[in-house]
Amino acid sequence: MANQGNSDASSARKASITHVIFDMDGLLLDTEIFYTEVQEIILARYNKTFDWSLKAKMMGKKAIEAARVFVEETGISDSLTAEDFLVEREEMLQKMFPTSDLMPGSSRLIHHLHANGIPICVATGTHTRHFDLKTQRHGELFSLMHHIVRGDDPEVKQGKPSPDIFLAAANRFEGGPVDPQRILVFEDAPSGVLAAKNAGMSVVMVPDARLDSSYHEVADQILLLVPTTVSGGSLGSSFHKDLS
Ligand SMILES: O=P(O)(O)OC[C@H](O)CO
Ligand SMILES: [Mg+2]
Repeated sequence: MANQGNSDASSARKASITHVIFDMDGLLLDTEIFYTEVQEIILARYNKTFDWSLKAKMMGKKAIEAARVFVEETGISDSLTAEDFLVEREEMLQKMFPTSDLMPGSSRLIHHLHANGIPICVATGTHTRHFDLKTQRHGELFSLMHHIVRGDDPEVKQGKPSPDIFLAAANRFEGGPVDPQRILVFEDAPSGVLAAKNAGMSVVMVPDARLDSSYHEVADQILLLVPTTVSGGSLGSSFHKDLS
């Protein structure tokens, strides 16, 4: 997979990048912590712990797809169905989402690209109702996006790692469809990185430090968040590991 990714990246590098697509949860917004917290709470009831190997398999996916992974991988599907899991976590998530913070550096990067006339958009697996809650405090930033594709969009038949959402995003740029080789995607999730590569695009992965580094191999470049304070970090030019 790594070779395939690097080979794609080599051909992608021959074409100039002209457009950028951003993932949202865990990339622009610090929302993955909410999912982690509620999943820890639910699993504690079954005397089980939530860990990052399971998190890695869930993040970035559509809600029902991630829910199926959760109940099956933890072995609780006889007690809790994927559908009931979604109902149970919903009340907690709805209180958390309006408090969503931006990830470090995301506002600066978006404003920089927008000010320089680079067409940018969002492709998020989250559905519209949750999207509205998460972005309540960030309307100005998201207004800079040319368009936003959400997980419940009719063109998104399958969630990440299917390329559907990134291809839909490429189609909607002005003068689209844009050649995938000219698109750079920013992603935090293994499923999202795979989706972008499956769409033929180049990907910068910004992984959580707790994610196993084997998931870095598919991405064209890794940007690591280096903490600058106890609670925060900075997404800056000095924090990268080029895999090419
Ligand atoms: O990472 P996103 O923005 O595609 O969102 C996916 C889910 O909502 C959260 O993992
Ligand atoms: Mg994400």
